Amino acid sequence: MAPSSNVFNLATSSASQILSLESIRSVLQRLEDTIVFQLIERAQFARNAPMYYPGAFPELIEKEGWHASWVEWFLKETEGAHAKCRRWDAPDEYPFTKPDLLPKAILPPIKYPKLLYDHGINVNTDIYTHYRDVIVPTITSDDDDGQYGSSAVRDVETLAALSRRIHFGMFVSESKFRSDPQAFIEPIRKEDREKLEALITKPAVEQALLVRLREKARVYGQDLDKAVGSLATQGQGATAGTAAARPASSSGEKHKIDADDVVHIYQDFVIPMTKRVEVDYLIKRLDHLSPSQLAKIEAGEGYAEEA
Ligand SMILES: O=C(O)C(=O)C[C@]1(C(=O)O)C=C[C@@H](O)C=C1
Repeated sequence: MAPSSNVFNLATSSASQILSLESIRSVLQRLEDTIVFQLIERAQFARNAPMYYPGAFPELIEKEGWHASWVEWFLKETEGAHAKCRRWDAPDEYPFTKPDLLPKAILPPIKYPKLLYDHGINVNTDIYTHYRDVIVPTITSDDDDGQYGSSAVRDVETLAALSRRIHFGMFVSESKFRSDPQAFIEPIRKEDREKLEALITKPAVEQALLVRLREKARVYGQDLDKAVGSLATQGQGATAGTAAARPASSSGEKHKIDADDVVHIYQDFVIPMTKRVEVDYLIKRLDHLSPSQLAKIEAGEGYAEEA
């Protein structure tokens, strides 16, 4: 049977469908799967620290004139191909590469419904730094296995999934603003970020997410060869840092990734960054209302789209 149609289609759904908190949260939930799988993919390789040092690959300087790191070069190459397919025109996609280094789209632009104001928010520099300095060292062995191509492919995919997830915070805050705009007016006028953060924080949603995430990391990270005894790993010569060499958990099961690590990545970084993006977006929200929209909100009549 064909899967049911995806309500969250940015090009074909209406703004109200897209901005329903329920459909946004279902996308965030699906992105949990993507992120867990990508982290597992990256964790099978060693840290490969030189990939992140500017100038560590003389070939890149000689052949490509590229002085930044291997991973940043690979991001530029990948994101360049995706730019030609107009990926970065979509309101939920943000490149890590500076726009002036990316080519133009080949196809004419898609007309997206007006969902967000022109915000200019892009926190990918912070995502990249945290990924390189905290996430990669957490999920990999402190080794170098020379797998610079395979590791960079996983880095680019994991970074893109993290970025999409975190920038989705803007859809969340637009949705929350539209459903109760009056509550946001005063803290926005006072630029009270703490109050705004308190308004958008939903502890029960976060708790449920972390429980679900732990279970996903545990289940997706299972080594199912265990079911057929040790036959599958016999004679394969697992090296330090590979999934097969990851220490067994207290239950004796081997895992491709530690579920606690995945939970920490969300708890300490993904959720706080999403909230930062939500607040960054809200803080300028009133500047993008017309006088009549503002007057209606102040009169308790709610948010209305301009014709
Ligand atoms: O679902 C929401 O309401 C969100 O704002 C997203 C999110 C998250 O990052 O998952 C962030 C803040 C809330 O406390 C709950 C969850």
